[in-house]
Amino acid sequence: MLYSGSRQKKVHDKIICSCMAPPQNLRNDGSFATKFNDSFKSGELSRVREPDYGDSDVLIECRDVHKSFREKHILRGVNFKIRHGEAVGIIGPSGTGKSTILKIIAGLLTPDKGEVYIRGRKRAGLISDEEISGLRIGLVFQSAALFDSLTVRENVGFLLYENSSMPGDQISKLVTESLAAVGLKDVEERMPSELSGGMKKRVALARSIICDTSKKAIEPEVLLYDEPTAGLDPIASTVVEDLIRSVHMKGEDAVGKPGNIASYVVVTHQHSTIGRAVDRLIFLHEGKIVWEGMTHEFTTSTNPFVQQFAAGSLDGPIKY
Ligand SMILES: Nc1ncnc2c1ncn2[C@@H]1O[C@H](COP(=O)(O)OP(=O)(O)OP(=O)(O)O)[C@@H](O)[C@H]1O
Repeated sequence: MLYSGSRQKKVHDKIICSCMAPPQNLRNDGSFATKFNDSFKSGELSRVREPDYGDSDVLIECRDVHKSFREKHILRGVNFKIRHGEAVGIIGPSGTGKSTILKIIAGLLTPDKGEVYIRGRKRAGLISDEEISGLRIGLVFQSAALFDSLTVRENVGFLLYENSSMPGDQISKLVTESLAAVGLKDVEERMPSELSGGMKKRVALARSIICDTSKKAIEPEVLLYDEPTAGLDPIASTVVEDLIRSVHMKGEDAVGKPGNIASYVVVTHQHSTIGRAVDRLIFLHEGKIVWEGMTHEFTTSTNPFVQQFAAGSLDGPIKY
């Protein structure tokens, strides 16, 4: 999704700046994984899949989310929770509503029916309609969505230049640090058109992890990645997958600074990204969740949707 001119800036500003509520720590044992039953059938999930402990670590919840575009009913009652510390993948065939659900979570689209809760507070509408404090939500677009007319430095530091009271040289330093965290150096003065696809994705990642260090408390963030490795060669994909992990892992970024990425959600078609970058999977088909499970269950699942998808087979319940 691309925006142009001031609209582009305004929307980007809203996305990255969104949503805040105090962070909750992981459980004492450091785990967050809910046990999932591999034999769910479509429509049964919300009935059988209640965690056996509290929901105090739930950062985002989608409850019975529906969305249509004209006569096309895309999302048909999507229910899931993203907990603090989780690395979640959303997979499924093309056109099934994966990007749409990310945009709804980010507040770029409103559901026609159902609710999105951010730290337990119901989102009333689009991001611009409200201020929720305690959680930032960043969306890293499939296309990287850099501003073509701005340098890499201006792109990465965009929010801080626009919104913070930090002096320019301090922002510049943070930009350089953010770029270093994604393995880029000496690219600050380049224009996006001078970067490869993989570099653009890394710049977009740097832009999503930069934060205003002049604030007393740095809020945690949930990052939403829309196909972060699409179009990349296998090695560049591995670099991006590991970066996604590293900015989140143990609350530290790739250069060892305290990180603030509490959880992330990745929409992907790439097997390598499924295997390397996420721990839990949500399978969306025709606007409904038809399977959830841990990543290691993906290849052994007997769910026909998963089996067909994993094998890339033409035979099965998914029709093209
Ligand atoms: N703003 C919009 N207006 C009209 N139709 C839309 C809009 N956004 C998405 N759609 C339609 O909704 C459907 C789901 O789109 P979405 O991008 O969410 O799918 P997806 O699962 O992410 O697909 P892919 O894996 O191919 O990226 C598609 O048929 C798409 O054409």
